[in-house]
Amino acid sequence: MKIAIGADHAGYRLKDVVIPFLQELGYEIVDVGSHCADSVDYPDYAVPVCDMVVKGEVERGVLICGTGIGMSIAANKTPGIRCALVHDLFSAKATREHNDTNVLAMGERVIGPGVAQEILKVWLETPFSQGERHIGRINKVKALEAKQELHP
Ligand SMILES: O=C(CO)[C@H](O)[C@H](O)[C@H](O)COP(=O)(O)O
Repeated sequence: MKIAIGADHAGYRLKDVVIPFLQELGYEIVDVGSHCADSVDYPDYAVPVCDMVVKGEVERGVLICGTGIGMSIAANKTPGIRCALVHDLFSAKATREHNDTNVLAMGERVIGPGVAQEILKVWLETPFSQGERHIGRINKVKALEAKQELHP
C-alpha cells in the first residue's frame, strides 16, 4: 500500500520516526515534508496529501502537527477525504470499521512515537466493516460534500 505523509514544524519529528517504521512494515511512503523546525502552516501540507488520496495516487494519508487538530480540520475540507484525529487504539480501529477513514491525523505534542506507531498499524490493518448502517451514514456525509460544492 502507498501512503502519503505530511507534517508541519510541530510534527515533522514524529513523521520522521514513523516513516521507517511504516517502510519496515512494507508500506511505500511519499513524504511531502516538512523537514525542519522552521515554522510553516499545516494546510500547506494537508492539501497535497489529501489531493494525492482523492486522485488515487496513494491509498491513504497521514498528517501530523502539534495536536493533529489543525491538520484534521484542513484535511476534512477536501471532498472525498474522511480524516480522523486519533490518539488511542480503540478510535484507530473504530474509525476504519465505522467511518472508512482514508486520512489519519495525530499530534506530536500529544502522544509519543510508540503509541503513534501502534495507532498507525491498527488503522492501516483494519478493514472497513461494510456495515449497511455505516455505508448509509457515510453516504449522508458525501451528500453534505455535494451540497457544499453547489453552495460553497
Ligand atoms: O493546528 C494546530 C493546533 O491545533 C497544530 O498543532 C499546529 O502544529 C500548532 O498550532 C503549531 O503551533 P506553533 O505555536 O506555531 O508551533
